[in-house]
Amino acid sequence: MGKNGRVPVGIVGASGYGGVQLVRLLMDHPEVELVYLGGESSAGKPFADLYPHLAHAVNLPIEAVDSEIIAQRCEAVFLSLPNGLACQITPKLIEKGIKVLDLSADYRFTNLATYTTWYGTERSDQKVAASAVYGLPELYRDRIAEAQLVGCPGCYPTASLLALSPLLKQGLIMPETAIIDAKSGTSGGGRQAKINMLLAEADNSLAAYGVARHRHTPEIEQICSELAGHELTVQFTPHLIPMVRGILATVYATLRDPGLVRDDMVTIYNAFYRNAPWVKVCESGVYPQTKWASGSNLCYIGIEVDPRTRRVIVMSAIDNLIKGQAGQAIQCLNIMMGWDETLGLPKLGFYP
Ligand SMILES: NC(=O)C1=CN([C@@H]2O[C@H](COP(=O)(O)OP(=O)(O)OC[C@H]3O[C@@H](n4cnc5c(N)ncnc54)[C@H](OP(=O)(O)O)[C@@H]3O)[C@@H](O)[C@H]2O)C=CC1
Ligand SMILES: CC(=O)N[C@@H](CCC(=O)OP(=O)(O)O)C(=O)O
Repeated sequence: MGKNGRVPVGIVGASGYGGVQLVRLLMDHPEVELVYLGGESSAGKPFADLYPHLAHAVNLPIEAVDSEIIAQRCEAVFLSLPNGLACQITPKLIEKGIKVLDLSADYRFTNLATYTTWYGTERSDQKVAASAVYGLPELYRDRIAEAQLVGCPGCYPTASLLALSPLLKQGLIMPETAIIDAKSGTSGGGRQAKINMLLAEADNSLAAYGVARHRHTPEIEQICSELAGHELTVQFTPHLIPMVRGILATVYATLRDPGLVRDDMVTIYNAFYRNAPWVKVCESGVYPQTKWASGSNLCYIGIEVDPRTRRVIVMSAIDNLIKGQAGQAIQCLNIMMGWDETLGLPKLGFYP
């Protein structure tokens, strides 16, 4: 236990977009004390040198990553690192009894061969990876509550799976017809210099990327297959859109029952998410906007049915940095610690 009976936690990768969201949210979390920030190129600097507007609230240095120090100081740690790094320190942290929440893709896959195919890294931590739970609370709350290691979902999978889950779990669609068309703001690419993220490149333009080969495809397929009860392929196309925060995933699939109308679907979604405080199903005929979710941990879902094509169309809007990343990881920590799932998380976005 830390000061005032609070749980001491750390963040590795504190200088990045995920890291700084975690810092911001955890500083206000009533059960947590932030005691450790780790990084690589930023190590040795005060956190406030990187984010001067938070100097009044955060008085911690960024330190070089050392699993011994993390284990001495922390009960739980968030790893917000590029893919392929968390798997290098997580086994040591797990061995020392620390709760680990990994925001990268390293612990999202039940089959590490799939990870290696899509991410190109060979892994030797099969045993630890097998103990990881996929951190989507709306589907796996009970498993997360028992977990020591949580592999938090990618931002696109979060938006896509929250849209698709009721349809697949209740067998309402022909699963192989599912198509996901998703758009993300540029913060989804992290806080690194990349040519396609320059204002001059990304502004006033909209383009698909990773078509038919984005690495979130196998992650979405893994969970969809589990929900459908058999192996499934899903068509997923991401787009980069000239805004900073937010994802809108629009999902199309053919309904099995041509008699289902929009109001039926809204009733079904409301029932499915009745115990999910972070999912808001829009009223019939209302379609969500990314700016509604911006700054909050909410996922807004809107539903339409086209009787001509027999397709259901589900729109899911999140803030990629909150429900798609840092907020969802804190939601998982809350569940792992037995706290209220909503603790320390923003219920209201920035808009208007
Ligand atoms: N951005 C998003 O919308 C989402 C991202 N994710 C995933 O979350 C993870 C973090 O993403 P994001 O915050 O965008 O990334 P950023 O690029 O913004 O930040 C990466 C962080 O990793 C640190 N880092 C890099 N290499 C090392 C190293 N060898 N040792 C220690 N620290 C290191 C950097 O620290 P330093 O500056 O000190 O070098 C930096 O703090 C990624 O795996 C990403 O895929 C998941 C969901 C959504
Ligand atoms: C706009 C943009 O570049 N988005 C990122 C998604 C980031 C993310 O959530 O990916 P992981 O957590 O799986 O790394 C991308 O398409 O790679």
